[in-house]
Amino acid sequence: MLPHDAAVHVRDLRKQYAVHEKDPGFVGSLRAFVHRKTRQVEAVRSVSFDLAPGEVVGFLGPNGAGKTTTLKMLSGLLHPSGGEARVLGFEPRRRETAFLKQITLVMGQKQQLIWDLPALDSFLVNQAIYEIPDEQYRATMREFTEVLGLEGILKKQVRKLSLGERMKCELAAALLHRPKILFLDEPTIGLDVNMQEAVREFVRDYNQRYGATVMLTSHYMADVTSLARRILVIDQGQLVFDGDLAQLAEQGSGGKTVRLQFRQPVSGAQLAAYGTVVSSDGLSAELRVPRAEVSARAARLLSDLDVADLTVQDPPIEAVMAELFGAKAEVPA
Ligand SMILES: Nc1ncnc2c1ncn2[C@@H]1O[C@H](COP(=O)(O)OP(=O)(O)OP(=O)(O)O)[C@@H](O)[C@H]1O
Repeated sequence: MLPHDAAVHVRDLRKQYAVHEKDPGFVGSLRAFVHRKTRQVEAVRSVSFDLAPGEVVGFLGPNGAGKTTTLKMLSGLLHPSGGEARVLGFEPRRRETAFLKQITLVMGQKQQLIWDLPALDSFLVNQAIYEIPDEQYRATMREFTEVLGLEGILKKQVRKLSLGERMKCELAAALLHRPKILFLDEPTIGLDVNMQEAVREFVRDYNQRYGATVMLTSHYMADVTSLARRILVIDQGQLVFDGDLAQLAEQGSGGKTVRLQFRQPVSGAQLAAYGTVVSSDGLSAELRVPRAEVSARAARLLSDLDVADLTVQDPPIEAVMAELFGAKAEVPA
């Protein structure tokens, strides 16, 4: 992809934070006052990728990997320490009006709605800020109200909304100007399963309707697997994977999962000859089998045992991430 064809073009992007360090206590404060100790944190080191217009990309990595820092640089909230970032041809750090009108950054942990007023008032503020024509505003509101089920909550004080209701309003407010690029940082954090699905459905619908490019971080793998085909993985500030979900699953050494149903009960001990037994209850079982051995072992299982059903699956993406990053991944089930 040529740089000017890309919706997002990133080359050798870097960000260092200067962190002031101080020993604990009063003496530590005094010492820091006289002699300031500064350490450089390399939050993003030489990251490069391109996103095509309309692409939905999952951006994964363990805590502190550099995801939020990257998204903030792409939205123009942080100045890079080096390298190049172009979003729709704009340099984000300049925060030109034409750029800001075409992007949005949604951070699940932060809110932009005015706490003491109904969400509708915040929407009107955004209409004014983004100079959205009345007709477009009304059409977008009609559409978002329907897709997100906003009926009945728009006139309530934001402080009185549930977390899920508020998040729906946050999304509507952030997308009211119909941005072409969506940077979504943990948009479903803390939401219950139904509400997570509602948010996913909204993002999917918006992407299809407007051909928007979406870059999404989430600790809920279901967000990523249901929305994105391409995955970028960042670890300690460096991009360690860029490819599709299936390829990411290949990175794990855990092999494939073979699920079996039997017509006659089969013991776990019998199954151990065919792979690592993950679970077994007589009539059904789950085995972990090395990738290269899958066809041969499946053939043996089918010929040796009375198998009613056999399926082969990649391990869940949570398992791959946990294997790649260990405890750092902190991926909830
Ligand atoms: N304002 C800051 N000043 C100093 N260091 C920072 C600052 N913001 C982030 N960092 C550090 O930069 C690194 C990357 O942080 P970042 O927030 O980008 O990670 P992340 O991948 O979004 O993590 P998480 O999944 O936990 O939100 C971390 O080591 C973090 O401690």
